[in-house]
Amino acid sequence: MQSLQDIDWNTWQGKDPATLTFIIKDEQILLIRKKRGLGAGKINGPGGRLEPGETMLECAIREVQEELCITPIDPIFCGESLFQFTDGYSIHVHTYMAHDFEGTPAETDEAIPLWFPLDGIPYEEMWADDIVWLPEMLKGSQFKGRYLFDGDRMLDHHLDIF
Ligand SMILES: Nc1[nH]c(=O)nc2c1ncn2[C@H]1C[C@H](O)[C@@H](COP(=O)(O)OP(=O)(O)OP(=O)(O)O)O1
Repeated sequence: MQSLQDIDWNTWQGKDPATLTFIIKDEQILLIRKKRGLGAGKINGPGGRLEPGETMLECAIREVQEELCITPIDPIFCGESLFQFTDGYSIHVHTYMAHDFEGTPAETDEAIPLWFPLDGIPYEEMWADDIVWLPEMLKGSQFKGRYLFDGDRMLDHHLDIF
């Protein structure tokens, strides 16, 4: 498996459905330093895997509550990212954006909250795909991306924007 063409995307299903949620307020974006799980040590949005019986939106809200002790208000769906790893793992991430929240962001066992200016997003400390799609999301585009990873090295990618 070396490129996206080695994968049958018509039948592809991610092993884990998951969410990512970005809160954007006053020209700043709320990110986390992830303390454990997939991507530990990296900076990312808060998020995680879908639990049985919940909708994607419920997952998006719950993960922000669990990781940062705040509740995002009216998250809207922005796009999806399909990640295939060469070891066979795969994850289908549904991304949301909110412009407000209730509570005060706090560090938890899972994450440290970090605010960045929108023109100072630390892509070098994030997953390699983020610089592909996050700028499109910030411009207001909906997106669907496909990515092939070997560990945390991105081997191939393709992004459609709408
Ligand atoms: N290439 C990638 N780019 C990206 O931006 N986010 C990614 C990514 N690969 C995975 N993620 C994110 C999506 C999702 O929010 C998170 C999934 O991993 P997690 O370990 O955080 O899941 P959980 O919070 O359910 O963890 P556990 O409780 O340990 O199962 O990682």
